[in-house]
Amino acid sequence: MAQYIATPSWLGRFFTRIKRVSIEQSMLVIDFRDNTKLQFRLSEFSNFSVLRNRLFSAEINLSDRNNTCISFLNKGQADVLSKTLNHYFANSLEQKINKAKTQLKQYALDEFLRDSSIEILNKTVFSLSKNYAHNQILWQQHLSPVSIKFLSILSRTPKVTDAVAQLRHKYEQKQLTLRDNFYNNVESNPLTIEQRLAVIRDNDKNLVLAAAGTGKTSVMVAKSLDLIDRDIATPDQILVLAYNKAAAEELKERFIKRAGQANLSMTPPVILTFHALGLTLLRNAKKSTELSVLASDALQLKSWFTAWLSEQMQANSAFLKSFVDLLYEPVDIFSFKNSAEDEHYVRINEYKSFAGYKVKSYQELLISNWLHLNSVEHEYKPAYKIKQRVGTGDKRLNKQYSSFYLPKYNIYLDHYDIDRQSNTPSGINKEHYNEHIALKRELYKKDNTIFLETFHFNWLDGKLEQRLGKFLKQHNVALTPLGDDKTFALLTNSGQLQQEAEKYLKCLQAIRVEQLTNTQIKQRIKQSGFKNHQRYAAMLITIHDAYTNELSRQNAIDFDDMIIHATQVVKKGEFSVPWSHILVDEFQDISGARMAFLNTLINKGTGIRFTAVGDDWQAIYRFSGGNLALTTRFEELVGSHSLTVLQKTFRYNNSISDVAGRFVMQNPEQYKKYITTHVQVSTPQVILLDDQYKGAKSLEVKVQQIIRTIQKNDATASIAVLSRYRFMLNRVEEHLKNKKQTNTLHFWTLHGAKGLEADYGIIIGFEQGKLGFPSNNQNNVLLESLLPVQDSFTHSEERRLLYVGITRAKHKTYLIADPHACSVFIKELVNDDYPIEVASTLFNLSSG
Ligand SMILES: Nc1ncnc2c1ncn2[C@@H]1O[C@H](COP(=O)(O)OP(=O)(O)OP(=O)(O)O)[C@@H](O)[C@H]1O
Repeated sequence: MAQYIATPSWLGRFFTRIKRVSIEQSMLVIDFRDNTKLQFRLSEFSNFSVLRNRLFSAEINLSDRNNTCISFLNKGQADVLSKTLNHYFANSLEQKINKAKTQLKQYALDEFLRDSSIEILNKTVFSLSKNYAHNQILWQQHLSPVSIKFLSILSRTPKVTDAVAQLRHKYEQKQLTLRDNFYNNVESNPLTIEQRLAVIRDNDKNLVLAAAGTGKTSVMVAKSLDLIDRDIATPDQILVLAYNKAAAEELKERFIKRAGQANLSMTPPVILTFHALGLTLLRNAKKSTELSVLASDALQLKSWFTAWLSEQMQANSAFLKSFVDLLYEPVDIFSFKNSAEDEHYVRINEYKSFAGYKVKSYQELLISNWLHLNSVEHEYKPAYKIKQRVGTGDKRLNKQYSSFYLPKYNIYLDHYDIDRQSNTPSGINKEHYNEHIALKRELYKKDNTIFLETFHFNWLDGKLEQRLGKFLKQHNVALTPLGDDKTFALLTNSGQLQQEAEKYLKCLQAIRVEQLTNTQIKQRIKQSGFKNHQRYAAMLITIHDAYTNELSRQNAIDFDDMIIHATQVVKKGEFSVPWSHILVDEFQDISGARMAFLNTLINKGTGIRFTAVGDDWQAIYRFSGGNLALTTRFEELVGSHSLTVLQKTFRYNNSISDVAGRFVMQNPEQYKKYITTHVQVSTPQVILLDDQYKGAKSLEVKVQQIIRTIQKNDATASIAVLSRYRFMLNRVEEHLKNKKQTNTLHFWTLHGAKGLEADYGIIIGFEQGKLGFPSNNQNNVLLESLLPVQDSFTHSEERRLLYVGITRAKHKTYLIADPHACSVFIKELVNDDYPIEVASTLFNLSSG
């Protein structure tokens, strides 16, 4: 039934088609004289209507989308109609404001405002305040003072991002006050403000970025206890993921202890490693959880793989050929940008050919091996036996070496690093090199010596071996292929089979841990720029298939499967995710597969809040899939989040912090952090010593001396000896075996020291070279292409490793290095005036 009818004024009869305007139920209806009508739902109005009185009539301006204006209405009727409309609108607005208040309380005052709630508040709260800001006077006329107060407070912060920040800040301040007592007592020491904020912030995604010793573990424990104590989550709704078993145990122990001390009787949350979580899910879904011996025993894996390789090589000629062809990664010396790269290449590559020669380049290796595989006896770099030298007096001719010499045939082979235009790579002087070529040619010709020249571009064209074959056949050199059996025996006896097996196993591990598909394997290897990348990819795919077939045959899984299969279980909905909160420790070392697992859990769960705790300065596990980019590019790769940085460290003093922090921040890719320390000292506590004793190198004695010095001042202090490689620690440990000791001694590799601490640290092993620190034992390009992408800063991961090492000690860190051959890290510390104590004049002498 129509109510509140307004009709046109007498004037309106001439100027409007409207017959009448009325409110019917929750609609405003305009009837026209031609029997058509317009209808508006009252709830659609976003503002009050405005009545305007004209001379003989009135008009009502509506706030629909088109700002419809109804003119020429009877004044009295229009007044009643407009008031009624506004009464309706005021009522609905008051309802909306009440809903906004409830939602604001629910999503921003009673809990930390989450990114996913902003969308909800945008519709109900922030849009209202925006609307109010545009129509303040009108709204103030019609709405209750309480609502107006609410809206005016809201509208003071017009930008949503500012409003969100303010609401979050308000919530944090409130909790800091309310929970002060709890935060004072939940850990053995009161939590710092940063730690409290890391506990309070409960966004959908949270990143807690810390430095060593800033209390990451304290935060994980306190956060879980806080959630439980505030009834935000029950213990079984909180999942805490630790990096390894030991860390999970430590977390559990700390949780129980802390809960006890804070007088909270509660069971711990679910604290697991990623693998244990995977296993739990697989068991739950009744999937196979039998762990293969290939996963639990590295020796078994190696022996299975070597046996498989041997079988393939013996049964399949093509496979054997491929294996041989791929023994060494192709290197194009023309791709080096400078002579340093060239020198580096020469230094790190030791090419030993089948014939037992240590050859200088990859292409020489190819030639020597080809000769050997064709049973051609050859010498490497023989001095050229010059027939006509006597009497020439030309001294330049004294030192001529050829690449190879075939004694049986008196033939010389020379391989030259030049392109078609006689250009040389960046490390070789073009003029000298070409002069040298010309000279040799002249000499050979004078002597009527048979010689063959091969060039870099022959290799580039894939015609090196063809050229050799053609020439040698022309000169009746017998080419007798060695045969598969002998080739296989050669590989086995030379140890190359074992060596390659290790290389391929590392690649297999990289493929498994990153869950690479065949296409990804091909793509990644292609990016390595290898000439024969397809063949490497094919080899690795064959190996990967063989490995997974073997696991299936055993009806067993490996550690990577625990993650991969569990991800599938969650994806398929075979597990219903019970957690409201997931906390992950050591996030800087998380792999792509683990992140995919987490994302699946988050997506399949309801409203899960995820907290990652990590330190980008301590990312040291790239070789087992650790993908630091997930931390440094968290926003882009993981999602929008709340960031809390823990910058106060409790373990060590400002001296250790200054040295370690400056050292790690040399890499511009690392986050900048401004670390403060609980303990302040005024003298350097990082001390550099040489490894000399009575004029000779004697590392073990030096360590012993330091231990004795520490012991004199602090007889019960714990001391950690740290090294890049275990074998050096073993030597020191052996040396100290029967010496009297009051201190607790630890022997940790730098990788193994993650998360550990001691009163004093002694770092050894700052050598140069393959087993040095930084290690020059770089991954081969093949493995490198399969591992997660890393930043381009030189030695970036090794640099972080030293950061981890220096920050293990509470009081002092000693660095022992060979002053005559010290590593670039020590040179940097000395030459760049780091605030360390250089307790040996030998470094000052040799540092230049
Ligand atoms: N608020 C605090 N006040 C005093 N001591 C604290 C505080 N928070 C943590 N600690 C102490 O600092 C030390 C380091 O804490 P924790 O082991 O949690 O650090 P971490 O960040 O995990 O270190 P790392 O990264 O080196 O493994 C511990 O002995 C811990 O008890």
